[in-house]
Amino acid sequence: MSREQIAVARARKAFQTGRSKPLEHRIRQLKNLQRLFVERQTEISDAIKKDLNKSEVGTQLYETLGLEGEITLAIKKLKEWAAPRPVEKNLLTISDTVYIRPEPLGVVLIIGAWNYPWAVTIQPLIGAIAAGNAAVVKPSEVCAHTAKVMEELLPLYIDKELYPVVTGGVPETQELLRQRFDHIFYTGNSTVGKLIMEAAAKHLTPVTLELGGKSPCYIDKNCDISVACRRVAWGKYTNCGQTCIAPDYILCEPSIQERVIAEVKKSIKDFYTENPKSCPDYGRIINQRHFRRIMAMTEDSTIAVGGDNDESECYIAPTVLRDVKPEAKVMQEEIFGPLLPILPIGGLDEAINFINEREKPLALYVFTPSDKVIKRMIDETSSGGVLANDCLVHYSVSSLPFGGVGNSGMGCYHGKFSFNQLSHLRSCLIKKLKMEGVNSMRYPPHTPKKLGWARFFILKNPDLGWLGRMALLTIFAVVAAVVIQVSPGRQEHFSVVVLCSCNVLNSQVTSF
Ligand SMILES: NC(=O)c1ccc[n+]([C@@H]2O[C@H](COP(=O)([O-])OP(=O)(O)OC[C@H]3O[C@@H](n4cnc5c(N)ncnc54)[C@H](O)[C@@H]3O)[C@@H](O)[C@H]2O)c1
Ligand SMILES: CCCCCCCC=O
Repeated sequence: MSREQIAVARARKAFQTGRSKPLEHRIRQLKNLQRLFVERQTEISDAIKKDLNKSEVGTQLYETLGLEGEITLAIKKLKEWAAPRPVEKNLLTISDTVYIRPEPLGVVLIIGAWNYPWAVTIQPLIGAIAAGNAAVVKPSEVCAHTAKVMEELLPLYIDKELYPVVTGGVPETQELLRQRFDHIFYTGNSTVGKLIMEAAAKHLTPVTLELGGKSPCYIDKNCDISVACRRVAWGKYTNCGQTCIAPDYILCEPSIQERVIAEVKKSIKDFYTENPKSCPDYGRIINQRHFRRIMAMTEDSTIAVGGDNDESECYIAPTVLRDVKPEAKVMQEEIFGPLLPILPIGGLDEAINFINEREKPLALYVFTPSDKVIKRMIDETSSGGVLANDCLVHYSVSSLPFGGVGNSGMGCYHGKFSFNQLSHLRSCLIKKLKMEGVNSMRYPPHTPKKLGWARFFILKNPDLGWLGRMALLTIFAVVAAVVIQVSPGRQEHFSVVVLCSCNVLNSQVTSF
């Protein structure tokens, strides 16, 4: 058996013991994971410094703080999330117990990406643990130092059979993908996303695909350009542009292009000094392959700001490109680097058309003081998330589902959405063996009269107030009395009337 097969088989066996399911177990594991981030911050930061030149503060701010927040939330809310969820009933099921029961899926495969290697690998793991699953964790090999630290540290804190770490590159991931999982949670580029989905299809395994793409940013000429550019510069140059939701390019009217360039330039200097290369808050491109890929994108565009680079250090300065054409190299794929192209366009209508002619983005940004412009941008486009007058911060809101749409991904997570995404929401209906007369309307022989009753029970769902319910109840009581007098022995009719009465009394969302 391969190392990958062994890890999956062990995780499956551990899951089958049932020990991942009790809430006390889940909470204990989450608390242990939280302890890891308190006790091992130095090892985590040192490794990320080597991989991406992130500072220790930057690592906490953009990676582990969010994870600690998600763990705290999951611990606090787990009982509520995992509890059976009563649902509204129709007239036919009014006397039944009807609810949704969140259940673990089984063994989840988590494949992480390298750009925020802890955030995008451990955040799904938090959801997997909270939902009561086992999970095989595959960190990105591209962040070699971090993958090693994750492989060393996780088994010291959480159940190593239920949540094993498997390191390795493409062959190891492919070997993992040949195994049977109950869910695959992948973060990375869309090309590999398609391979993941193909492999998952062989076992009919559901997938969450957290992908990327080009996230547009429209700047309205009437907005405070200085503030807008400061926020865009932060969103773009954080982690050297290697952020899935970084504003990929700017769309703005030609009349404000020069001001946008000047203001972004000013923010670059404010954030990273005159010499970003020696600034501890400015990162590096992950490797030389990506360095060359990004630099090649500048070839047919005009550099307005930055452009300095050093391949030996994987350094590319924060860069702005002016008067970029839609056909330019930089516009053909997600940049995932510190280049900020500006595309002059004729205004909001053109911006909306430009966005809609392309793949649905992971994030969409609009900077404007006008509620009308914001509303139009939201109404007339589609994207995983949309932000007005800021960048990136939606990622930190646990009550918002984070994920893409179309080419930018499928499924979503964060907070309760992670729990739901990695749970099976099982439909439960518990009926008593009484009231059989009511069921006669669905049993053969089928008659138009029975159909009439069925139509009433299924289609009528009156939303009455308390007074309305009492009034209707009185009517049903009178009808019941008449029915019993006129046709004694017609149990079918009587049951229908009784059921109607029950429904009238309970016609609100029913309790569990
Ligand atoms: N939506 C999100 O939350 C999110 C977060 C981070 C990154 N991203 C996106 O991820 C992309 C960057 O990541 P990446 O793809 O360069 O990361 P990557 O190269 O680390 O690949 C991601 C994972 O896929 C595996 N992999 C790579 N090639 C494979 C193959 N042929 N078969 C099977 N597995 C394979 C890797 O081992 C790795 O674990 C960007 O597009 C970015 O926007 C999205
Ligand atoms: C506010 C920080 C955003 C971090 C986004 C990380 C996930 C995508 O690359």
